[in-house]
Amino acid sequence: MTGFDLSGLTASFGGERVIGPLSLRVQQGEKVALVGKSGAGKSTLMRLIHEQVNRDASLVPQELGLVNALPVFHNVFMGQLDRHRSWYNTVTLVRPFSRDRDGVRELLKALGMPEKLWIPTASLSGGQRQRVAIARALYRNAPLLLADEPISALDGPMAHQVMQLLKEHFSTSVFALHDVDMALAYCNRIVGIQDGQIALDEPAERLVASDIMSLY
Ligand SMILES: Nc1ncnc2c1ncn2[C@@H]1O[C@H](COP(=O)(O)OP(=O)(O)OP(=O)(O)O)[C@@H](O)[C@H]1O
Repeated sequence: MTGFDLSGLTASFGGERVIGPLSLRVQQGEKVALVGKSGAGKSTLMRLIHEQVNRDASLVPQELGLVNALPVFHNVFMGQLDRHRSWYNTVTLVRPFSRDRDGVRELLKALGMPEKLWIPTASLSGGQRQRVAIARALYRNAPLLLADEPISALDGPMAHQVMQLLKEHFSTSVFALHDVDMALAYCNRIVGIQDGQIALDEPAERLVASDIMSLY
């Protein structure tokens, strides 16, 4: 499965509805940007989608979900943890296989940090940590990417490099993005979230930044 067709999506916290009910259909090949002001419900919607598609998705959560005590290699390798038998994962913890070392190093090279392969994740900067979570999603290599603010800690050139990499790597993607210009540049469909509902759903080519700013 590379796209999805979900309906009846709802989420509440403390009895207060924060999402839906809403439906979202994403077809193979679409690159969707979820946009909207802080607290609109983008991350919650992303979590609901992930719950439904789970193993078919490469996920970059906003809070990254890295294990600080482990080196970068092992955090990236976790993208494929459920694809191997437990003996393989146990051996990898102590002495990684060369093909996995090479695969992870290549991804880190594409993300501009190959020298960090064996560095403890705790000692990285915010932008480097974000790139480790991106490398983990790339290493998982699932047919669908779900990425919640994947470039929020990156400088301009690196943000473009990462968006280009993700665009080339995953044919179908859903991003939550605060940067409206990046959404228009790298996505072909813009879905605006307002108070937990879809308030805008248009092809990116039909929109300019000011159309989206009305959501804010
Ligand atoms: N664990 C939680 N407990 C209680 N309320 C929550 C929780 N997670 C989210 N919310 C609430 O749900 C609403 C939507 O939050 P969500 O994080 O999905 O928004 P968002 O659009 O992703 O925001 P941001 O752009 O700041 O990441 C907000 O009102 C938020 O306070």
